Amino acid sequence: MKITVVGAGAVGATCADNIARRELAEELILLDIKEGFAEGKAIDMMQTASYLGFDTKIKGVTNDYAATADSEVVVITSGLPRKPGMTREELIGTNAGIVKSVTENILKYSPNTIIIVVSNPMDTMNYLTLKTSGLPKERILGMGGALDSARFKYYLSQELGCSPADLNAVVIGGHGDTTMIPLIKHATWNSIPVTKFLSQEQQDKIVAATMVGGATLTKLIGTSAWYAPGAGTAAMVESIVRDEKKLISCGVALNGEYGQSDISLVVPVVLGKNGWEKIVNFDLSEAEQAEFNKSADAVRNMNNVLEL
Ligand SMILES: NC(=O)C1=CN([C@@H]2O[C@H](COP(=O)(O)OP(=O)(O)OC[C@H]3O[C@@H](n4cnc5c(N)ncnc54)[C@H](O)[C@@H]3O)[C@@H](O)[C@H]2O)C=CC1
Ligand SMILES: O=C([O-])CC(=O)C(=O)O
Repeated sequence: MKITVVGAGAVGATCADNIARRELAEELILLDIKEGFAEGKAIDMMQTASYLGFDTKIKGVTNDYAATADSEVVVITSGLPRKPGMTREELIGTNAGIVKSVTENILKYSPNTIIIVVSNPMDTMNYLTLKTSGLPKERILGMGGALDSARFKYYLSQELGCSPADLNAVVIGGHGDTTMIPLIKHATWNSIPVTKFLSQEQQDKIVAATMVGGATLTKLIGTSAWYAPGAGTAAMVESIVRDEKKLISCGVALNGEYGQSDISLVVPVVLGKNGWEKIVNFDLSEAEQAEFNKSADAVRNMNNVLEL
């Protein structure tokens, strides 16, 4: 198994670290445009192998796409992160060009790969990849729901005083401060609806905190988060390469599902060796479907900015 991570910055390096620790690949290529940067990070990670006991061979390269040839999965994290006070959408001007050129270069050497897009604004960057790569839609996934669902579980666990591992909680919609939809009415604590234990005020607080989870961390850190984004992306990679069939919220092309078409939005999908294998329908309430449609309108407005 060969995996490539493009972008050796905060998220890309953390994702690579998670992939190596779990030995999801024999060969892991880390690629960055900044001279020597990916090489340095790869050597640093390889020097943890004797302590962590992994066998994955990590190699860093500067813009050398030939080294990525025949990758089965490629994660794209290249691009600018936001600064405090910015929205993810404001990154579109720079990141669209980066994601498009990276995708073209990757496909020259791995024409049948599975691509996971992390760069923001993720919903629109994933749509761009869907429109320009020519890959089957099942082989293109956006990472956002995996992270937002983990944040949702974190905030629920804080309020309930429970382990996040005992929670089932899902975020759908867009990966934006105002477009994500934490489905609190569907969330359970070991099969019991969480709403049974939480006042309306607590529920509203958890949903609001989840939606601005990324902005909160950006304000605290000065740039956006990387530990949970790296771990969430690696969980998607793991379900694909081990064919685990995990149900994870991902950005995928909708073709009538959830009432939307010609758009990438976050919905629960089964992840296996062929990419996303099935979209699972949630039977949304009327109010939830209205929120989903509103998120779709906002994401579509961003998509319209792209020069396709
Ligand atoms: N979808 C999600 O849930 C999340 C998305 N993000 C997004 O991921 C992206 C990366 O974030 P960070 O790692 O924190 O940023 P970073 O600045 O630490 O790393 C980005 C890396 O991309 C590299 N790069 C830029 N242009 C490139 C190109 N053409 N080819 C190869 N490499 C290139 C840069 O040299 C840099 O090392 C941002 O757009 C951020 O908004 C971050 C967290 C979560
Ligand atoms: O907040 C950001 O800009 C980065 C991101 O997508 C997240 O951490 O959710």
